Amino acid sequence: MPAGYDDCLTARAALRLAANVSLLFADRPLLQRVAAAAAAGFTAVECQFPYEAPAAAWAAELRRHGVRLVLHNLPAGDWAAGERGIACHPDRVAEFRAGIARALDYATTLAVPQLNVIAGVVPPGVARGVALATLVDNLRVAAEACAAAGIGLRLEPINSLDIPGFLVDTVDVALEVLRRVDHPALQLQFDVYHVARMGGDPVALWRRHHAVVGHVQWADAPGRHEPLTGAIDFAALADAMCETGWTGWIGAEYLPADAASGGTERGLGWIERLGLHRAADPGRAGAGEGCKR
Ligand SMILES: O=C(O)C(=O)[C@@H](O)CO
Ligand SMILES: [Mg+2]
Repeated sequence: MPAGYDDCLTARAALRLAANVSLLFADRPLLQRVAAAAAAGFTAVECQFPYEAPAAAWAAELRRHGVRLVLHNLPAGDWAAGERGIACHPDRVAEFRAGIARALDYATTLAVPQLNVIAGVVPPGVARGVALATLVDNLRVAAEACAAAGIGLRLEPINSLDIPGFLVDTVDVALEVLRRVDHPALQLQFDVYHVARMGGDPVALWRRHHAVVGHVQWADAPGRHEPLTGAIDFAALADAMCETGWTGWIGAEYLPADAASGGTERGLGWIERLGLHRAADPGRAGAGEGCKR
């Protein structure tokens, strides 16, 4: 007998969510967002850049609230000044490589299982091929250092509508880089929002490439708000993830539609509407079960 709607919900319940505390709960200082995520029911968080607080302060806060930090980025240049990654910048190689050590210091202290690299915008006057070669060399070094620490490395395509000139703006470009680096520690960060903004079909691309995905993030498109506020079919995507046996993390990385105080909490209803859970509990039944609608 084919599985029905209830079976889909059972399978989806095994998907593991992490709250991205760079975008969620953003009406309070960064470290206090761990408590806010825990109060909202999350047991895992991710953070774009944890570096404004010492790793020891993060460790204390995570321990206090029983929360895991499951991903953060390598340093990516001067974000506040508008930089969006330096990994493809030929004149910033020393800075990128110093950032590997800094990120690994946080990740090892905080038992973070994976780090993400922001490739960057092709700098003016630099040929695209040179930027790509720089990125590949930097990723080889980063992947080797991460592997030695037992940590995974991720490369995230980011749409070039929001960040014009971003080098790795599609899954295809990211896959080309992965092939050239050819290191088992390096996998794709599949951010559903960026995929959709570049015109990709998230469900089709997931089915084609899930085997090389190490981390998922999502927001709806085009507004980058909560799932179920835009055009992406999150139910179909969640079911595709279940069918393909996805057991990794899904970072809820979106701009709450109601950004005013309490906006994050008020907007979390999509989790239950999709049959997901805020607390990550790998013991829940259903992981990897087939689900045909
Ligand atoms: O923008 C995203 O998407 C991210 O995941 C960030 O970490 C980088 O901007
Ligand atoms: Mg992302």
